[in-house]
Amino acid sequence: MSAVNVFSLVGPPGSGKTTQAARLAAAVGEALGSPVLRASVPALLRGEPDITARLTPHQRVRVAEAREAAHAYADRGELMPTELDRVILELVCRVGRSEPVVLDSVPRGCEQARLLLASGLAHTKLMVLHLRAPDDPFEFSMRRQLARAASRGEAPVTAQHLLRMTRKAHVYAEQTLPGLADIARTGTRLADFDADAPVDRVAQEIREYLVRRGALPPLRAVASTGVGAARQGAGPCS
Ligand SMILES: Nc1ncnc2c1ncn2[C@@H]1O[C@H](COP(=O)(O)OP(=O)(O)O)[C@@H](O)[C@H]1O
Repeated sequence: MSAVNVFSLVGPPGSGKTTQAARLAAAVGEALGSPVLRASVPALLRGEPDITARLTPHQRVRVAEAREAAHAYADRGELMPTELDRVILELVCRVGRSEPVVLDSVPRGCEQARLLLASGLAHTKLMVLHLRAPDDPFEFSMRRQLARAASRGEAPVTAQHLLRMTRKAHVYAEQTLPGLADIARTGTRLADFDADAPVDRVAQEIREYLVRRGALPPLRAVASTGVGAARQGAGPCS
């Protein structure tokens, strides 16, 4: 399979990546009549069976070696070790030859963007779908993360939790956006979607975009709404 079949959702923490990844995996699976692998660094770390089953023995060892440090980074809301992104990208390069893949939060920073571009996926098989904050990405991310904590019964949040949310929101502004700017400059397919639109609308706009770009077959009886394609301002990776 040489057409686009790797879809990566990126955006600020709380922007709806996990929500949309589930929708997109279902839509892609239905449209292409194929099971879809959902992959992310946290899922790799959790040892999700779908992912673990596809790892080589050597990749399992590398994940195990990175696990302790990764948990400490995640607790602080910092980017996890790049080694885990390497494993994910190796996996996707191999699996993506035959199966559709939905990636969650790849790339999250400049180093990850460089790895992604070096992987060879970018010009052939990949589409990056960016859930863009409508206004200030930091404020938007904090609002959404706090709402998510409340919906999980975690309110009031602890100081440590609040610090983690804050760091994650900073990582997006300071590392993810510059990484995306680097990716956009290479001509990789990258589109922005309004993360503040209702969940169904975001899902529909993503699907319509993928149909327009030929990554999915035409939908039946779906109203055309267009895609917000404005790029969020971001400087390059330094
Ligand atoms: N379009 C949306 N509008 C309003 N709330 C949303 C939307 N998408 C997701 N959410 C909610 O925002 C929170 C974060 O969503 P999630 O998918 O976990 O984000 P991410 O994976 O980007 O961190 C969840 O409580 C989710 O239900």
